[in-house]
Order: sequence, then structure tokens, then C-alpha cells
Amino acid sequence: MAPAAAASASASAYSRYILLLSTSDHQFLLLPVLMSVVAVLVLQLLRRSSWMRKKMNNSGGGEGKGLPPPGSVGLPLVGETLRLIAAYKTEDPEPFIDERVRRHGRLFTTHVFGERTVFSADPEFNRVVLGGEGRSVECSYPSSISTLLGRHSLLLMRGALHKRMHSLTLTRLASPAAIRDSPLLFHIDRLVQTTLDSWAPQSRVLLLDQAKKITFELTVKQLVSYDPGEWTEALRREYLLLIEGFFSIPFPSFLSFTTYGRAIKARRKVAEALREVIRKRKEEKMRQNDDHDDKEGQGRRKKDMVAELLEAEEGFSEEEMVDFLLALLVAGYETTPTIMTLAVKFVTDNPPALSFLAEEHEKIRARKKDEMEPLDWSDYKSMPFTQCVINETLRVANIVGGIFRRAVTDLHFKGYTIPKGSKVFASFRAVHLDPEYYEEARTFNPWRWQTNDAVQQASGAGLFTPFGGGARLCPGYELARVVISVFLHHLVTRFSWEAAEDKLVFFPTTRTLKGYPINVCRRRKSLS
Ligand code: HEM
Repeated sequence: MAPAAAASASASAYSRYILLLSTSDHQFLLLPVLMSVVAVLVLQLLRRSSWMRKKMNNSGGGEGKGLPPPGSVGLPLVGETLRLIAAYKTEDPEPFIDERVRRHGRLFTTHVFGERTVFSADPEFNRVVLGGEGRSVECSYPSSISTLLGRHSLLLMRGALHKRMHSLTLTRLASPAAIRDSPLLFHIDRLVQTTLDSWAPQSRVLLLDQAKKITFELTVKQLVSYDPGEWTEALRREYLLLIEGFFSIPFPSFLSFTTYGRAIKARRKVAEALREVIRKRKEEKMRQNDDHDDKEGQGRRKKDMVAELLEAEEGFSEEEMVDFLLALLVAGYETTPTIMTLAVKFVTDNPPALSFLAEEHEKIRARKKDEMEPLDWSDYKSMPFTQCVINETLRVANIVGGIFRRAVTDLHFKGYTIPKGSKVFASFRAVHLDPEYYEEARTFNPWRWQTNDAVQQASGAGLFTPFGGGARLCPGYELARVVISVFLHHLVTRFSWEAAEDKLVFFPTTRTLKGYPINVCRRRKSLS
């Protein structure tokens, strides 16, 4: 989630503030609100005149200089935020973008979440934005979000350190080679099976909760090598409070009774727990270093993220390590489980896709010696239709709908000039659901990914970017696929289910309203 949650969370915090202002029992706020409206109007007039000056200067300028993209900035203060929220709270938010693309083209100006924003539904422009990280654009988060993430988190790092830590995360934690050559796939398989075995033979489960539990336990294992147990559960309880903070109004943190205040307190506790682990591991490492002949001890050394950080030549401080680990814990939490859940929802709603999927996994199971045998890398590589289901879920659900960036130079594109300092939103969703690029774009059709190289071609053209791209390409992209695949494997080979009534919404994040309750019926059990 991190980026997704962080982006949509900052959006959400602002929108809640706006919604609060618009309720009638807050008349005592009327005067300050009126004064702010007047101030904002004056500011907008001033800004407009500075844009006009820029326009005039540009009109005589060289090639590539031009006006900012056309559009509408809506109401003072709120801009088009309320319209956007209203659209994204429904099952069909597309008209919000369709309407503006029809009126202004794929690059348009709007005003959302407190700021004039250039909105891109253009795959070419999105490629420019993704590729321009650190040169023409950079990501920026509000301070309330940065405080929760920690200033040394990967999401907030820049420059050479970001490059180094991004590559470390990718190669050590989540690259195909890291997964293939380590016991990670075994751990994933075991965690999924243990969770599924904990379901009563006939029961109702909230699929999203179960998926979140699996991904949290897996990430803890990868970061600090702890197996599920009391420590992990206690950490998860604090962590859930922390996550809520991303979606709350950032009241001053000393107001500890507010959601944001509680989140800050929970962050301190999570950080303290991680700091303690780091200290213990430092002591262990020192003991092992003192005893050069302790071959057994060296063999016991853990190969997790803490080990990587302790061995890094940069010599990270405890605070840096804590921030880095904590943000990784946040990163996969909303995204992977939501895609796990929605993949199940979409195939449940599409019986031919479900039976195709089940057939693929039954074939894999049939090759196994016994029910308990975990999946291996070659099994994972023989799930072509599962990958189609995952791609199509990513395309249709768009858990990370797009990315916010700030232009650090003037951007010139198709005759427009986007002035330095502008906020830009590269919408992946708009491209993924554009009928110009996808046949029957708004229909779930996993078979569209069956042709050779369909993913590579679409990604290369900027038409399929669920994991972003460029320097900030999601380092968890393969890990997420593996976890979702293993989960689908065990679910479809061991259970049948019926889904209860639920509804898909897209604000403040993409999710089903009730967490997708399903009534499951066990067909067989693997672990005893
Ligand atoms: C289906 C699951 C996932 C999706 C759709 C997803 C999507 C994304 C996207 C679009 C970005 C780019 C954000 C930007 O450019 O601002 C990103 C970044 C990131 N993702 Fe993921 N992600 C997923 C799972 C994971 C997992 C499992 C991890 C854990 C390792 C992870 C860790 C991160 C990190 C650390 C970043 C920040 C990278 C940076 O700023 O350098 N993600 N993710």
C-alpha cells in the first residue's frame, strides 16, 4: 500500500476535513470558513494572474512552450474534490474521468485535495512522469503522512541513497531470483496453508482480513525472521492503529484521543518493538564476530532485512533502520491482500474463469506426492491462467489508481507547458480502463492476457502500469504475484464457497465495503 495508501490517505484526510465542514452542525465554523473562502478567492485571482503572466511570456517563447492543459478548477477551496469523492464512492467512478477527457482531452487541469492538479489519462505522459523521477518530477507527501512513514522510509528517500536502498529491497526481498533461491516460497506456502487450515470446515470468513493476516505475517518473517505468535499479534494490533492514521484527519498529534493521535502513539510502539529487535541482533552479531571459530553460529545467522541493514556498508543508525523496516511493513499491507480478495471476487462473479483457474491448479496438485507438499518455483511458473487473472484484477481494480508527483522543472508535452511546482497526477486507472487501448475495457476478461507478450507489450507502451515504473517501480511486484498465486492455489483446490452480498468501492481505497465475506466449505485439508 504505502504509496497507494499514502497518496489516497492524504487525499482521504483532506476530503474528510471538507466533508466535516459541509455538515450543518458545524455552523460555528462558518466565519472562519467564509474568511478562508475569501482568502482562497484572492489567492486564486493572484495565482491566475501569475499564470496569465506566464502564458504571455510563453506565447512569445520557443518551441514546446505553451499553455497549461485546459480544464476546470471547480469551486473555491474544495475544487472538484467532492465530485471526485462522490464518483469514487460508487461502483462506477469512470464518468468523472470520461467526462473531463471528452471535454478537454487526456491531459486536463483540475483542482483536487487542496491543490490545482494536472490530471493525466495519457499513457505517453504517464511514461514521462514515471521516467522523470528525480529529474523533472519528484514525489511529495504531506507532512502528516511523512511523520507516520518516517523520514528514512524508502518512499521518502531521494537520490543515490534511494537508488541503493530500492535495489537492496528488490534484490534481497522480492526479486524473482530472491524468491526462487530462498526458502521464501516455502514460508508463503506454509503461512497460507496454516491460515486456511484454521477455518472451520463450514464457516463464514472475511476474506480481506484473512489475506491481510497472511501478508502481515509474511512481511514480519521477511524483515525480522519472527514466526506468527504473540509478538507478531501484538505488533499487528498496534500496526492496525497506525494504518488508520493514514486515513484520518491529521489533528495535532498531542491530541492522543483522535485517530491520528492514536496512530502516532502506535507508531512509537511499533518503532520501539523494531528497535528492540535491532538491538538484540546487533548484540548477537557482535558475539558471533568475536567468536570467529563459531562456524555453527555463523550458519545460524538470519538472512532477513535486519541482517542486510546491519551488514550494509553505510552503517545505518537505529532510527534509519526502524523507519526503513516500518515503511516496508506498511507497503504491502493494503495492496496485496486487496488484490488477493478481488481476484477471488472477480472469478466468483465469472464462473468460466473460476473453473479454468481451478482446473489449472488441480493439475498442479495432481503432480504432487501428497496433500501437504508445498508449491515450488516450477509450480509457480506453470500457472499461466492464474497470471492472467492477476493481471486482469490489477487492471480492473487498480488498487494504486495513479501517482502524485510535483514538477521540479517546467514540463513540455504535446504543446502544453506544465509550470514548475505544479502537482501532477498520472492516472493508471484512466489508461487501464480506456476503450481506446483495451477492447471492452470495463469488463473483467482474464483471457485478454493469454497472447504471448501481452503484458510486456502493454507495459512497454505505458498501457499497463499497476506497479508504477521508473526509479520507483514497486520492488514488491513479483512477491505480490507469488503470494496471490499461492493463495489462489490453496483456496481453489481445497474449498468451495459462496459469496455474500458486498459492494466494490474506490474511495478512500479500492476495496469491498464488507471485506468480502464468503461461506466456505472445505473439500480437503492439507496440514494436520
Ligand atoms: C498488488 C500489490 C502491489 C501493488 C499494486 C503495488 C503498487 C505499487 C506502485 C504503483 C508503486 C509506485 C508508487 C510511486 O511511484 O509513487 C509502489 C511502490 C512501492 N511498493 Fe508496491 N505494490 C504492491 C505490493 C507491494 C509489496 C508486497 C511490497 C513489499 C515489499 C511493496 C513495496 C513497495 C515499496 C517499498 C514502494 C516504494 C518504492 C520507492 O518509492 O522506491 N509493494 N507499489
